[in-house]
Amino acid sequence: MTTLISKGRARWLRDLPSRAALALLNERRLRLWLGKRHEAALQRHAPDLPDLDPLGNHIVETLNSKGVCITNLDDLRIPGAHDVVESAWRLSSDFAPQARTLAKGGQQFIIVPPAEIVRHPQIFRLGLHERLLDIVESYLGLPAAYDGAAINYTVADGLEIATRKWHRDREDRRMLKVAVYLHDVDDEGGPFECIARKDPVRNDIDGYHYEFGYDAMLKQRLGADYANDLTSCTGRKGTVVFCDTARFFHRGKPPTGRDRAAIFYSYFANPPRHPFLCERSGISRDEALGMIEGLSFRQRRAALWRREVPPIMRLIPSASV
Ligand SMILES: O=C(O)CCC(=O)C(=O)O
Ligand SMILES: [Fe+2]
Repeated sequence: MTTLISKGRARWLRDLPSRAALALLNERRLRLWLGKRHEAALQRHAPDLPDLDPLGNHIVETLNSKGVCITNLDDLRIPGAHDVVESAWRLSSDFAPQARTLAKGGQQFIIVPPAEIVRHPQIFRLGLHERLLDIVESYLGLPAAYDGAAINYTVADGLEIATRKWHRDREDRRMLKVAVYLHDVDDEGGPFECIARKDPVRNDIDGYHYEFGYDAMLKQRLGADYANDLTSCTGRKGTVVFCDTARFFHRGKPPTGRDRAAIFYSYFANPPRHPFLCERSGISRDEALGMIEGLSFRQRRAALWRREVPPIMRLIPSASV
């Protein structure tokens, strides 16, 4: 009990600078100015956006209209992607007993140790494939920043905790998570879910404040019939879900039937509005640097996005996950 309280206190203290920074960036004049600067950056970059093929266009259009688009690795035709799924699947299977012990011990958010991804850099590098960067850049309207990969492991205990509660991610105004399923995921297997309704608050006019979404709050904010726009992303192994997790409420449905393992790739604009709420994968900056050798300038720039964060913002330590 005492350990829990002191852990909570340590976390509260650690997150103090990032909470203060978010409050400052939400200050009315500053947030309106930042909003205008962002609009100008979008306009400046518009002529340089990449050309997409028909599937890329379909993904970006669906994201714009619904916030979520489900596709698969075969259609995306990314070389080496199936091998990545196989190695990530093996890692998550080996990790399963430990994940169940952690869940029993009360840990709410469980990922395969990031060191395993560092040992299998092809998992990380897949997220930097030019085809994905094209889609991300077209959707965001700005060069993409890549926040790495995490293999989320969700134990089938049915609990509504952590990312299994409805929420919006805090990194930026818009962002993309790309989930790749490592096995078939059915309705009892914790599918990723998203509500395709625009949240009327949290923007450059009203500011950015974050909280979990409960039924009454979602009804009030999104409309009493919000459940009609709920997409539950069940799918086979190799299913790929693109979702703007910053603009749309989403969650992993609490699994009851079987555990769920999926890779989550994470992207936002370079630089993002809230750099101190990024770096969620547990992979260190040095480790990321070690995994991008030989990649193109654009891919390296996406992975090394922190270099484009204004120096003063770089001083703010990242909030705990
Ligand atoms: O595990 C899930 O399905 C949800 C994960 C999530 O909310 C996120 O990565 O932002
Ligand atoms: Fe999320």
